[in-house]
This record gives sequence, C-alpha cells and structure tokens, in this order.
Amino acid sequence: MEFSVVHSLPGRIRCRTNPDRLRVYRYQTAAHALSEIPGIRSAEINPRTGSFLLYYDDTLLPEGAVKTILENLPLDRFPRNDAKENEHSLGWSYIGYLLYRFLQPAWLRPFLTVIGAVPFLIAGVKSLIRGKLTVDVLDASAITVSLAQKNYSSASTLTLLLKTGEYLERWAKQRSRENLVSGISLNVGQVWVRKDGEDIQIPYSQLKPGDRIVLRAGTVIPVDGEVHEGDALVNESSMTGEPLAAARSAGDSVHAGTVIAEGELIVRVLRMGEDTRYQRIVQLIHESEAAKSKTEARANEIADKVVPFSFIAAGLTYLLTRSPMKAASVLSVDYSCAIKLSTPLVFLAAMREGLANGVFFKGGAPMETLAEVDTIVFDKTGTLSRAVPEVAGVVPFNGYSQREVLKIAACLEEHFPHPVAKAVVRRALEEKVEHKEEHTNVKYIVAHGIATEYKGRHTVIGSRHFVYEDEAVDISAAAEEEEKAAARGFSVLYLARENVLAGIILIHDPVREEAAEVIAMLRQTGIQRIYMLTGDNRRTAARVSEELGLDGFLGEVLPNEKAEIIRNLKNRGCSVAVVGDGMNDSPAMSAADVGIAMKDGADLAQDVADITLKDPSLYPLVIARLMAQRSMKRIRTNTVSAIAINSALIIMGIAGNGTTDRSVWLHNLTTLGISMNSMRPLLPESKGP
Ligand SMILES: Nc1ncnc2c1ncn2[C@@H]1O[C@H](COP(=O)(O)OP(=O)(O)OP(=O)(O)O)[C@@H](O)[C@H]1O
Ligand SMILES: [Zn+2]
Repeated sequence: MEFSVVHSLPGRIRCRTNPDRLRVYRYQTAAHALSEIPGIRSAEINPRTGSFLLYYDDTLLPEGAVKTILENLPLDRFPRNDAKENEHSLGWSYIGYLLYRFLQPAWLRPFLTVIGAVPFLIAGVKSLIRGKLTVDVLDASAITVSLAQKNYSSASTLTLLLKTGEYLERWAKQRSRENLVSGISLNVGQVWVRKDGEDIQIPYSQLKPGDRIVLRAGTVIPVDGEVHEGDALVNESSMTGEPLAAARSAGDSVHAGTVIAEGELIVRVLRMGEDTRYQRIVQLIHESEAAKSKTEARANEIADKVVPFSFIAAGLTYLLTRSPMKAASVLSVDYSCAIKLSTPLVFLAAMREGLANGVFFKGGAPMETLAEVDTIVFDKTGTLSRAVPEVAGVVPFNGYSQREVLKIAACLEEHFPHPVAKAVVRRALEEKVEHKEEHTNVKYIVAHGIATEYKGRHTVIGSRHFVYEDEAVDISAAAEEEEKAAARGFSVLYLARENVLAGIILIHDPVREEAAEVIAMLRQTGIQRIYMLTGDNRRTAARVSEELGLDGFLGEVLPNEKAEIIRNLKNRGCSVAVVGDGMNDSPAMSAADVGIAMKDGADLAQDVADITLKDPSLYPLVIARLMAQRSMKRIRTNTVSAIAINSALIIMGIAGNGTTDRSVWLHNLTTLGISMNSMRPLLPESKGP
C-alpha cells in the first residue's frame, strides 16, 4: 500500500493513502487485521479520507517496523466483508470439533487442539506483555492448564466456545448495523443553484456535477465539491469527529454531510447522491459505534478487575482440593464476558428499536445520560409550538400594499430554514404572489432576522428587537396592531425598507396539541423541572408557559445566552436535556448533558444533537426517555444475573460437582442467554407510548 505519513508521535502514527470509496469494507477488515498484529494496540481507518491512525507499543515495535507493515499491507486482498467469512469459519470449527471427537485418529487430537488454541494463547501473552491481567489472560490460562493436564477434550471445548462467543458478538453487531443502515436516510429536498447570475431552486435529484449551488448558514452541504465563491466556517465534525469549525473559501474542497456554521458559499458540485450518501451513512454508524459509552467502558473495566480474583479463587481451589482440573474449571468461568458482550448489545438493539419508533440515538452514551436527566429545557418555536406556524395576517404601512409586503418578505425568507420563514413562503405561495430573485447579499442574523439589499435598498425583516432596537426603525404606527396581536396570541414580524416600516406579519403558532400530555408523561418518568427558553417575545412566552404549566420560562433570549443558562443549571447540579429545532438552539444543545433535535429542525441542530426525533410530534421524546431508562435497567439486571450464575458455577466447580467441560458449557449458555435477553424489544408491540 502506498501512503504518506501525516503526523507521528512515539506510539502513534497517522498516515494517508489515496481514498477509494469502493473499498470501505476492505478498509474495515484491514483495520481489524492490523489491530491483530502483536504490538499494535489499535488501528482506525477513515475510508472517506483514506487516513490511517495507528496506536502501537513503541517498546515492541519501532516506527520503522510499523511503516514496513503498512507498506506491505495487501489492501486489495482483504475480503470486502468479514461477516460471511466468519460464518464459514465458525461452521468449520463445529464440523472439525465433531470429527475430532468421534472420528479422528487419537494422535491427531493434541496436535489440532494446540493449533486451535494458539490464537487465544497469543492474545493472552500479548496482554501480559502489555502488563495487563485481562480476560484474555484468563482464557489463555484456562486453556494452558487443560493442555498441561493433557486434557485435550476440555481444551478443545474451551476454544470452540470462545470462538462461538467471538462469532456471536460479531454477528450481533453486524445485524444491528445492517438494521441501522436501512433506517437512516438523508433527506435533501430542494437546492438553490446559481445560473447566469440568478438563483433558482431545483430538486436535488436534478442536480448535475459542475452545477454551482448556493449554501447558506445552518444548512448541510449536500454534495462533495469545491468552493467557487464565498467564505464560511464549516463544521466538519461529522467527518473528522473534531468539533472545530474550519474556514473554507474559494478553491477549498467541502464534503457532503458537513454543515455551514457561519457565512455563505457557492460550491461547484463534484459528486452527489449515492456517491456521497453512502459515505455519510457508513460514517454515522462508525461514529455511533466508536462513541463508547461510560457504561460500556465500565463493564470492560469491571471485567478486567475481576480477573485477579478468578486467579486467587483458582489458586485456593487447587490448594484445597489438589485437583488441577477443578482449578481449571474455576478459571474457565469468566464473570465478565456476559456483561461485556451484553452491554453493547443492549445499546445496539435499543438504537434499532428506537429508529423504528421515531428516535435516533447516536450511540449508547446519550441513552445513558437521558436515563439520568432530571431537567428538561424546551425551545418554543418549532418544538413546543406546532412545527408549521401560519401567517394570520399581513398589515401594510406607509403606502405599501399587502401583496407587496408579502412578496418582499417571501423573497427574503425563502432561503432560510426557520419555521416562521417557511410560514411566510407558504402564504405567498397560497396567495399566488410571484417573487423573483431581486436582491443581493442576503444575511441571516441568527435570532434576529434577515438583512439584504432589495432592488438596491436596504431591507430588513425580523423581530421587534432587531428592527426597532438594532435597526432603529420607527414602528410607532404599528402600536395598535401590536396590541391586538398580543391579545390574540400572535407573534409579530416587522418588515422595513430604508428604515421605514413597510408592514407587519402576524404569525399564529399554536402550541402542539400533544404538548401538555407529553409534559405530564415526562414528569411521570421522573423529570423534576421543565423550563422553556425562547427567542420570541416575553408575552407570547408567558402565555405558552402558563398554558402548559411549566416550571419557568425566559423570552427574548439570544443563542449564547441560552447556552449560558444551561451551563448555570448544570453548575447548580441539574442533569439537563435540551430539546430544540433551530440553529439558535445549537449552542444550548452542545452545552447540555444531552441535546435532542426535532424532525424538520435546522441541519445544524440535527448535527449537534445526541438524539434526533424522526417524527413530527413530541411523543418520541417520551419513548426515548422510557427506552433509555429500560436499557439501563436491563444492563443492571444482566450484571446481577451474570455475577450470580457464574458464582454458582464456581462453587459447583469447587464442591466437585462440575467438570471443566460442563462448567464451560454452562458458562457459555449463560452468556448466550443474557445476550439474547439483551436483544429483546424494550417497548410493547403496539406502536406509541
Ligand atoms: N428567518 C427569520 N425571519 C424573520 N424573523 C426571524 C427569522 N428568524 C428569527 N427571526 C426573529 O427573531 C426572533 C428570535 O428568533 P429565534 O430563532 O431565536 O427564536 P424563535 O424561533 O422565535 O423562538 P425559539 O427560540 O423558541 O425557537 C423570532 O421570534 C423572529 O421574530
Ligand atoms: Zn426555534
């Protein structure tokens, strides 16, 4: 394999090869194979960028040796998919085992047993070399004791079952992964294309390589391409895992699935559709698996911590009974493997079940956190209120007509994913108000509104704060209408040109009909405090809060203030979930213990969130909470049963009722049972809470 070294430190090397997207699975098997080499601790491969990250033990392997290994890596020869191979080799193992037991000439047995045991012995030794007393050491010791006793049947049963365990784990993960893939899809509807200096909207499916698409703050870049014009900060965390925004300008390349955090770009399309989507999905899954949860890490830790006690128990057994076989039977019972195997299975199964019920957990960690949360902070517009606000009226001022106001407003709003923006555009469409692109340089000011040059005149639309306080427009003419709007519970948008008020747009944004019920259900699951933070005005906020019986609210809050308030809550000891939909909620979501994004929310919000809801209602939120709590409960039950059953097996071994063989079988059946239990559905059959 050809590659160049990007960065190297003692024990760590990052290098890059020519990425070849057709070989994603090959890369994965290659990574697996690399990590099996003694001295290499871990190997991670990002097929999208073709980068390899290896951690190795530099006392065992000098950097030169690692490079030689990489140079000689026959990437082409790696199978595309390791699951199938795995299946075959397991089948052969069982056939071999039966042959072995009944047919073979006796002198072959020791020979074959030793060959079968070698990988496990190597794993044990590898771990000892690293100075760690892990489960691998335990397995290797149990096999060694049996071999030393010339008890080949025991030793071969042990290796067979260890192989079965490994296979089972891979099979389960593979299946969950496949199920996840089928559940995830990126939905890119329409895109803006610049043609001959004019912006037109076309369906994503009609996009061609070479087209120039216009992308504004808060949207996902839907293609792989090159920046043609503009400057922006691009959040590439979905690709690199690093939450820093990178500056991109003319000539730079950008990747599908990354998000524009600030600025505006015109991007020349290189690749699109399946070519990039596939990558994105693989990446997502990779991410969610890599994001090991605290619980999973803890399970592994506990597992390894128990190992020395197994050795002590085996030693004592030997001292008391003088029977090496009984000692070996103690060694062959490994507390940890049921816990270790079942914890990721619980999470993967729950992720899959979540998808089917409108909840996408990005890994096990968010589930764990959501189970413990005691405070929920909601956003208002698009979250507690209906996803589709409506324009309830348009009132023109200073000589403008209703249609003119609506036309200008729709023209500005059609570029942005904010719920009120969608409402304005929809109303213009209903009233058949035609609007062409007649402005340049549209700027979205998050939590304020939009500013632009419309037919060469400075034009703004947005909140009272933005138009009256920041832009100093005289809005006194609208005072009476404002009063009426407040009485009827409408929010108001202000449109002004060259500092003259052109009109106001009344937005009717009722609370979702299920909101009150969902809040009551959340309280039943143990949520103690429910708050609302909104960028909308205080009056509207107060009404919503009262209607839903919330524990507190704040209106006219800016995005970074939202984040600040969340941090304060956390400092006061609350464990906080933030539920939101907008770009303005993203900072708060990242500040929270767990961030939850609504369907149809801004791309940035969906990207930042740990959990996304795939249903246009609030019910999945309750489902998410219940699933999280039930998953954690199941993990606790698994741990307790694994400890109880395996302890019983050890006592049986010592008391002399068990052979190594039998305790090995029983132990593995326990593991199997617990794993199966882990994959059972968490929710009752019927859909919905
Ligand atoms: N695209 C837009 N067009 C016009 N006005 C906007 C736009 N985006 C935001 N605003 C104005 O800025 C205010 C604050 O916006 P922000 O997105 O922070 O909050 P919100 O959506 O009203 O409420 P919430 O914080 O509950 O989602 C809005 O109430 C609106 O008046
Ligand atoms: Zn919002």
